[in-house]
Amino acid sequence: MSVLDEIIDGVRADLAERQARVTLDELKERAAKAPAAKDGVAALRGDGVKVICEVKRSSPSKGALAAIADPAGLAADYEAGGAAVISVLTEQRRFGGSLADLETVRARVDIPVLRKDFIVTSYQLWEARAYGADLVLLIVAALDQPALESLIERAVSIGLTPLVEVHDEDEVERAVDAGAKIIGVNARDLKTLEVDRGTFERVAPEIPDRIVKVAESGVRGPHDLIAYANAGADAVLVGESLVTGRDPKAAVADLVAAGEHPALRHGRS
Ligand SMILES: O=P(O)(O)OC[C@@H](O)[C@@H](O)c1c[nH]c2ccccc12
Repeated sequence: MSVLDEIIDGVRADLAERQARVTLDELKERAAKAPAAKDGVAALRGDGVKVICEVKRSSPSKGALAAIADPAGLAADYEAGGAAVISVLTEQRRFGGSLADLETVRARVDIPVLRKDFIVTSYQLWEARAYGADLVLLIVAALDQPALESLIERAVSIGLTPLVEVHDEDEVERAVDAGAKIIGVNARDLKTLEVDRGTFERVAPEIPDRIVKVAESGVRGPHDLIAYANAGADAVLVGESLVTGRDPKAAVADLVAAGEHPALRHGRS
């Protein structure tokens, strides 16, 4: 069994427990009262390389990264540093996240918020919207094609923008066929947890120009952002280096400044 399969088993068990407590109708009522969803595609387009900053306490590969007693305060620092989007891990067992983290972050920042989890049913999309998310991660490797297509369609109908995650060329084709408008290339293989920073450069040429391209994982600082940008990234998604650093706001500002440098070959504006 791969790491991804193990994570999803845990996600399904936790999900069953929440579904027994909160009905879909209750979630839908809560979603109806949530502030209108912000446009995730617009937030990631435009001049310069956009920076998506992640609230992440731990990971299956590294274990505990940071306690993050105040996730909303961290998100506010990210926003003040110039982040375009905040990513909030809500998976509990391996990443130490929760829907409460999503809710508190949403209440603090004005920029779009991404629910980062292992989404396998539309119930989780309703949860995302009910707790204030604007974008949701959908991982191609975790879904068969009919499930991927229906979750993208459902997410859009709820007002959510899907960020569709791939790791190789075949998954790009599946994401494009399913109607993705934003594709994230994860440098980390979720089946083995290994990071290969060359993944984006290899896979990105298969992504059509009209689709927003996000390079995920392994960004240690401006140098890695510049490499991803030169390979065609419109945005980067950064977690570990921000939560383990001393000054997240300054670290984000450095990334944003690097991404705005005029010498950067940046595909789209
Ligand atoms: O901490 P890093 O190496 O900066 O990576 C962030 C993000 O890309 C990573 O957390 C991630 C990418 N895809 C995921 C899917 C599920 C959980 C986590 C992830």
